[in-house]
Amino acid sequence: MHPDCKAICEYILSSKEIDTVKYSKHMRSFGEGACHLYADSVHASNGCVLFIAKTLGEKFLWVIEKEAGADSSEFEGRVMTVAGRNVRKAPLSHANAVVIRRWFPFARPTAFGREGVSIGLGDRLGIAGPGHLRIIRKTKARPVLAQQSIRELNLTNRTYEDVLDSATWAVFQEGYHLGFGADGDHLKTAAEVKQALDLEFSMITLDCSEKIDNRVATMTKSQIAAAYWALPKELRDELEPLYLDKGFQVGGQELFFDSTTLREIVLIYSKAMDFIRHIYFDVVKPYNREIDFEVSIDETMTPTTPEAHYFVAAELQRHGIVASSMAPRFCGEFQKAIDYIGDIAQFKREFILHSAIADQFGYRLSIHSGSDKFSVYPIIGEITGGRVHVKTAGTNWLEALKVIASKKPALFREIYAFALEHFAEATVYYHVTTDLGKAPDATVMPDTDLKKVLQQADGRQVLHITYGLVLTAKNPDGSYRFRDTIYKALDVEEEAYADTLFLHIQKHLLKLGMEVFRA
Ligand SMILES: O=C(O)[C@@H](O)[C@@H](O)[C@H](O)C(=O)CO
Repeated sequence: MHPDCKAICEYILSSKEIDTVKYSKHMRSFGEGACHLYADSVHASNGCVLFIAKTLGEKFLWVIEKEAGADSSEFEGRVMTVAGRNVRKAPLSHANAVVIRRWFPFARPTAFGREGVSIGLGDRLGIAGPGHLRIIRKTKARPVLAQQSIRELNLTNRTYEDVLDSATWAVFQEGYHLGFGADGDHLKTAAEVKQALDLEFSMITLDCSEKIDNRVATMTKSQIAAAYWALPKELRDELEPLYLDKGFQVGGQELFFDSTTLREIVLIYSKAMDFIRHIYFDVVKPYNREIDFEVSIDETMTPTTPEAHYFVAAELQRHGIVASSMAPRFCGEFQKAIDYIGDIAQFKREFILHSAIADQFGYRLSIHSGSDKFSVYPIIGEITGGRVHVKTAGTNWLEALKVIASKKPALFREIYAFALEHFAEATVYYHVTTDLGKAPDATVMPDTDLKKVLQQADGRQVLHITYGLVLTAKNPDGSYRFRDTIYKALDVEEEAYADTLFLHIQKHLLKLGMEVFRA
């Protein structure tokens, strides 16, 4: 064992009240500085003391069998002896994360329900957790740390096991005991939903986009009428007495369903409603535990009208489906990595109505592609009164690149050149209106200006949506072209990365109107 690690173990063994051991810094170095203890990671369970330390550049979980009869053999890893005690040096592996979740309930995902502010912090690299938690714990927001869509998993070659394990290690390292969520984001099939729930994910975001029939937008009135009459008679007979020529009061306004409105909505959403019912009753309910069920109708070609939102909400309620949140598509554009595009006054007018519908039916609105939408955050915070879920993802990838731009400029230049070259391939997955002609030319910039690429909308989007191509690019010999170097650089700069995330997510929360506590 490295003498510095021995020094940490001896120090931990000599501390009487480990729960009160507090340091001003997140990492504390020992001996010659080859070993660093994550100060908030010290925990006790089953007669053992556990903590995370970085030894010669690599993080391990250390498990000291402190009390008589203590047994750490559930963990995989090599056993050594310090001061007559068994000490296990355990890798941060999936098997060990499973044991941590068994020993420590706070390391398991938890559902957040229909109240309060929660924030999705989709972490494409799996190393943003500590920075996210350091700001989250200073607010009343609850973090959905493990949040990835199947699209993101496929683009980064990651698994849900890995996504959840990263969150587990982050809460353990940071000593965050207030609960985190795990969101199987944008799931489109029963098999995907089961995959996430089998791993004890606490939230399902059911993406109904493939069941929403947008053809109506391009049909004539008579085509719409013909398509409507072709629907099963039982369906029409069921819905018409409920909605046809009826008005519903929401937020001081009336939503009226004349025949045109009802026909269009039924044609657009009836398959989606069947799909939601199937997934909820046949897949989600049988797990018989608290699960946040989010209905996502946002990835469509046209904004969700208030009438359509009301119809979906009323149908969910009629069928006994309890959604914790719903993501309509709002007017304007929520493109990745940049601020809101659109008429802010119109957004506010319509958002008031969407929010009133959500309030009336008891769920929270969910704001997708919520990263960096600073101009509408104050409206979202004010109108929802702090009952909202906001999803961010990928903005932490850009913060990672910001760190790389300042610490490893040559690497940043290579990544940016690659991203520009492969940008078109990435637009298959994401809708953006990037103008490559406006993206900054890094070749003429001094190193000290490279961060400006990340301050310009087109440059941000180029780097944002190409994350999968960058992270999976290979050299001719089969090794990763950037992936390992990116992880290495961010590992060395982990405190700088945590600091930049702290500030960036703090900005999001402040714009939402949240209080950030000082202590
Ligand atoms: O990129 C993805 O696939 C996801 O992160 C998003 O679509 C996600 O639902 C989101 O909106 C996060 O901002």
